[in-house]
Amino acid sequence: MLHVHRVQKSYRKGGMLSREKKQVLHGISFDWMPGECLGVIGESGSGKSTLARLLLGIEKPDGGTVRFDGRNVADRKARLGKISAVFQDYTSSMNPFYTVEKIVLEPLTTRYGRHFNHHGKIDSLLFQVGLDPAYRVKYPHELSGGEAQRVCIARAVAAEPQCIVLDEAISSLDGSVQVQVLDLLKDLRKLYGMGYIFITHDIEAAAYLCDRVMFIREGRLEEMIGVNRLKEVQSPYAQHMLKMVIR
Ligand SMILES: Nc1ncnc2c1ncn2[C@@H]1O[C@H](COP(=O)(O)OP(=O)(O)OP(=O)(O)O)[C@@H](O)[C@H]1O
Repeated sequence: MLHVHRVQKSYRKGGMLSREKKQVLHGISFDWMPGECLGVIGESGSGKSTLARLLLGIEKPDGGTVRFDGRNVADRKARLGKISAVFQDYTSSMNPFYTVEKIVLEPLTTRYGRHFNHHGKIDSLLFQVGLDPAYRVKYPHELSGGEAQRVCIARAVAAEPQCIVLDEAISSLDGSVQVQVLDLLKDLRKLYGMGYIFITHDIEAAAYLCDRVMFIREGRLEEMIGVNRLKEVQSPYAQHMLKMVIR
C-alpha cells in the first residue's frame, strides 16, 4: 500500500537566490491500494507533477511522508521493483544512445544484476506492448510517439512493479493512439495485476481507465470519488471540470 500523509511542498519563486517561496502542495493525504487504478485530476499548475515526483521519491516533501508498504520512498530500497514511472515526455526520458533492448533491459539489470538471464524477456515485453521483436535494435529517434511511449511502458512494466505512476503519459499522443495506449494499460493491468496512479488533466481518460479519481486544485485535495459515482461529485471545482466534458 502507498500511504501519503499530509505532504507539503514549496519552491523558491524567483530561482535559487530568491527568499520568497510558493507553496505548491498543501498537506495532501490519501492511500493507494494494491491493484487499484487511481486517477489524479487537476488543471495545469495544480501540483500534479510535483506530487508525482514526491510519490516516486525523486524529490522529498517539506512536510509529511510518502510510504510504500510502510517504508519511506526516499529510501531507494523501498521503491526498488515496487514503483516505476511513465512520463509525458517520452523522448527525453529515454537515453538517445541506447537501443530499445537496452532501454527495456535497464530496470531488470538494476533489480536482478548484470548477469540476469533476460533471454526471451525483452521479446515478450515488446510483444505485450504491441511491438515486433525487430524493434529491439532501434534507437529512440527511429520511433513514432506512440511507439516510443510503448517502449517506456515496457520499461516501466519490466521489473513487474506493484504500482506505475503515469504522469500525463498519453497527453502528447494523437487521439486514436491515446485510446490504444489506454487499452494497452488495461490489458497489462489484467496480465500483471499491477495498479496505476494515473495523473492527468483529462477527466475522460481517467474515467476510462481508473477505479477512483481525486481532484487536486491549487495543491489541495478537493475530492475523491469512485469513477462509477463521478456524476455525484460535490465540490464546485470537480463539478466544473466534469461540466467541461459532459455537454
Ligand atoms: N522545480 C520547481 N521550481 C519552482 N517551481 C516549480 C518547480 N516545479 C513546479 N513548480 C511550480 O509548481 C506549480 C505546480 O507545478 P506542477 O508541474 O506540479 O503542476 P501540474 O499540475 O503538473 O501542471 P501541468 O499539468 O501544467 O504539468 C507551478 O506553479 C510550477 O511553476
